[in-house]
Amino acid sequence: MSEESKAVKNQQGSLKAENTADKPAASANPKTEEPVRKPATIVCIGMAGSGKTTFMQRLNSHLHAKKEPPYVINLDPAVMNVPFGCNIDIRDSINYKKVMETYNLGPNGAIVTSLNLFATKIDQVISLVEKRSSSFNHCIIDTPGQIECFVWSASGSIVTEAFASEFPTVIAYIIDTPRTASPTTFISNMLYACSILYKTRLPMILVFNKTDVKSADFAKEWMTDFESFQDALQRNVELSDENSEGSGYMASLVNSMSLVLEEFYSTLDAVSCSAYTGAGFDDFLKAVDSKVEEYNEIYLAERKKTIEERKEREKRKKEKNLENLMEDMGLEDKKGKNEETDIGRRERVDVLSDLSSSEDDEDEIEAQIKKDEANGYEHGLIDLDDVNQDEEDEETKVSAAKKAIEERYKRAMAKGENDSKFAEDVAKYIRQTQG
Ligand SMILES: Nc1nc2c(ncn2[C@@H]2O[C@H](COP(=O)(O)OP(=O)(O)OP(=O)(O)O)[C@@H](O)[C@H]2O)c(=O)[nH]1
Repeated sequence: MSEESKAVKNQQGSLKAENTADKPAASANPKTEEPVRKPATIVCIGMAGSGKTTFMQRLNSHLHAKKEPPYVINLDPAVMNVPFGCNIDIRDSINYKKVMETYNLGPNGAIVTSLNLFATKIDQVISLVEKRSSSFNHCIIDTPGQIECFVWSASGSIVTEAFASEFPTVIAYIIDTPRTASPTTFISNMLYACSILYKTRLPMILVFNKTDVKSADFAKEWMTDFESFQDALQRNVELSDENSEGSGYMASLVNSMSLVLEEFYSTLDAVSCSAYTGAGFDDFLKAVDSKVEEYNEIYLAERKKTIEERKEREKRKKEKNLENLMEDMGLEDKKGKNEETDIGRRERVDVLSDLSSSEDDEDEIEAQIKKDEANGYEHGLIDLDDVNQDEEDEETKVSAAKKAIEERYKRAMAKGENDSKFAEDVAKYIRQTQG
């Protein structure tokens, strides 16, 4: 870990100590049975250059000024300079340049791989945050500028899922307001935000940043008044020539999209702020509080349901695996096996009766037997009664063996469930989502 980062840690440690002294602890008081207050996690996501890092820096200093220092995490492995003190920095654990060299990757591949490597340790990250959770109200997380590296990678989902299952988690989608002023870029941005909302299934706040350059009033109006958006689109069409973005096909697409997105806007909070001037940050914190409530009321219940369903699915899958294992080991139901053998036997009998129908063939077989015996091979007749007796004995042995294996398998699953489940889930998830 760099000296700078150590110094920041010490500084933040003392700040936290101060903070803890004059603030009530967040954990539940067993006597009063107050609910446990958990710090809100804010994950900052946004297109490259939208101002995530500057926003994080401003939010950090804003919260420090309010004497509520946050817990800060940087998940951008490729960033050269982080202009704020971090409690956890992915760069302390993973050297992005080394990942590029070692795995012969390009910049984006290396970001995804670094995040994947980091995601394997997410349980440690969560336990570190949990340990300190009584001393802060907000945990803020910066993500890589290449939005898809985080949002659409397995590790991005693992990280957000891990936080969301422990803390009320909110997505802050940072938008570069001046670059969203045209109806088409506005709709593209909204569609991206929509896809993130459906991917993460977490409450989202739209943060119109850089309002010192351009006010976000136009965007808020477009989100609430469909006609004003249509007017803007119409103006855009009139100003544009045939081949531009405002031409026929694009205009009608954008129009339909805006209708589709109406429902989506209603689920969002939109705030305007400037990471430069610090304007709008109190509004942002209010929006976070309201989203935390929403998380507790709606998302938490849904998450619990999803977790229960997933557990049930896993249980069924395990039972199925157990059955498959038994089959693979030749310990499947005797009934099924007999049916299969019967089918096999019938077919063989048919073939034999075909053979025996011809006298020439019988002669040929006899000649073959004699020849084989002369060469030292022994032909024996199979007594079917013996076979049946053998099968019955085998059946008893098989059912005893099956029971023993089933027991052992269940015991092993129950034992291994707790210690290896997380690593197993992470590995499985990465394998599944990355094909
Ligand atoms: N005028 C103005 N500029 C801003 C504001 N916030 C950020 N910027 C500028 O926008 C540019 C990008 O800011 P960053 O914070 O690096 O953006 P980012 O989203 O973290 O960038 P990546 O992580 O590289 O994708 C920088 O030049 C910032 O100075 C703001 O509120 N107002």
